Amino acid sequence: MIVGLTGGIGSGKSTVLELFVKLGAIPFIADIEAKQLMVLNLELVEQIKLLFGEDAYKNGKLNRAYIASIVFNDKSKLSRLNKLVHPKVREHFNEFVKNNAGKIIIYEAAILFESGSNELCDSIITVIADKDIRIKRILKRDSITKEEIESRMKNQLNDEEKVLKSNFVIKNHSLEATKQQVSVIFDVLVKMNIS
Ligand SMILES: CC(C)(COP(=O)(O)OP(=O)(O)OC[C@H]1O[C@@H](n2cnc3c(N)ncnc32)[C@H](O)[C@@H]1O)[C@@H](O)C(=O)NCCC(=O)NCCS
Ligand SMILES: Nc1ncnc2c1ncn2[C@@H]1O[C@H](COP(=O)(O)OP(=O)(O)OP(=O)(O)O)[C@@H](O)[C@H]1O
Repeated sequence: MIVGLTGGIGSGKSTVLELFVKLGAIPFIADIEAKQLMVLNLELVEQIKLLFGEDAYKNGKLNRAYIASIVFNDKSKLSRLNKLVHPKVREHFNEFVKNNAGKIIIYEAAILFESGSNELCDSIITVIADKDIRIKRILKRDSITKEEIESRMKNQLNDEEKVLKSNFVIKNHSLEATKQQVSVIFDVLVKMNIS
């Protein structure tokens, strides 16, 4: 069973994912897979260099700050990057699913709907939190400015659109309430997976 887990930047996807994993779900984190493939898949590395130039890599590592400064201010470059990366993540995920048959797999992606990966999912959970709370959390967690956070937000669907397309919604304000919501949803998923 494939469960998509999404939410805007700083909503608490990773926090919620951890709670599901503690209950027995198997995680697939699209963002981590994408970043690994962007370094290890030689065909992809060449395509990224063609798109962004040699500065896309620094000492063999992905130059995230450089790429982010381009793509989050240029929709067409972001779309071209997505078209290179997402099919490769998809291939990797298909293998992952084969190796975890029968289990509850949680596919975490900030841009689940935007990338079309929602089509792979049997059920979808969206994590929401008020915009100012999300901004505060990210400012505390990352060395990134409010403007940079807002430019990422502009490239994502808003919460209302995501909620309409989801089977479950978790409002992640208090951690205690979030834990309870995760526990209730996990019980439902287990029942859905059995039937
Ligand atoms: C541009 C990159 C290098 C910036 O890396 P960086 O570590 O600075 O930021 P990070 O990945 O944590 O993203 C920050 C936030 O931006 C948003 N974001 C990331 N990728 C995208 C995207 N393709 N479209 C819209 N929003 C995005 C997410 O909310 C994310 O939480 C990186 O985001 C990237 O490689 N993106 C393209 C691959 C991709 O689509 N990954 C997302 C899951 S498949
Ligand atoms: N309910 C909560 N109460 C307090 N802090 C929280 C709560 N949920 C998440 N956080 C904190 O807020 C920050 C963002 O949460 P998290 O990393 O889970 O979000 P995310 O949606 O995965 O973010 P991103 O899209 O940037 O990857 C983290 O530092 C996390 O510890």
